[in-house]
Amino acid sequence: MKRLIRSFGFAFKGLRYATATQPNFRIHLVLAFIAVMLGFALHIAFAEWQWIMLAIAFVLVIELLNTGIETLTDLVSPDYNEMAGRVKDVCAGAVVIAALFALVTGIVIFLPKLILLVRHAA
Ligand SMILES: Nc1ncnc2c1ncn2[C@@H]1O[C@H](COP(=O)(O)OP(=O)(O)OP(=O)(O)O)[C@@H](O)[C@H]1O
Repeated sequence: MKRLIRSFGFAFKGLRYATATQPNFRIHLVLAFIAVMLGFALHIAFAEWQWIMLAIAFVLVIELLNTGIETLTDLVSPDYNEMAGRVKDVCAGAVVIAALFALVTGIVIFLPKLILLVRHAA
């Protein structure tokens, strides 16, 4: 039990590090909060919540892995190195794919409801 609590402590240390040092991670957290608030406000269905939660977790996990690999790359190759650059570029590509997935998921779920809302208000 003590070991489990210790492991959670290390994990939270990692989350704190990512939040404190990575502006992109903070932006994703804010967008995730907005998506959850929109979900409540627009009364989305259970299956839609599952997609939103999947998209949020996917983006945050990829961003955390990107931060970890970036840190490891800086440790292994602090000087300019073409391969180090490639590693970071590929990881940045993964973040873009995850963010696009989340964007499309958000549009598919929220946009029709927002359009209906605007039409009703007009
Ligand atoms: N050691 C290196 N050798 C060669 N190119 C590098 C190196 N470090 C960074 N680069 C290049 O600079 C880009 C930006 O790297 P950097 O470490 O600044 O990431 P970042 O822009 O801060 O990423 P993030 O916004 O996710 O934190 C990389 O994608 C890569 O093309």
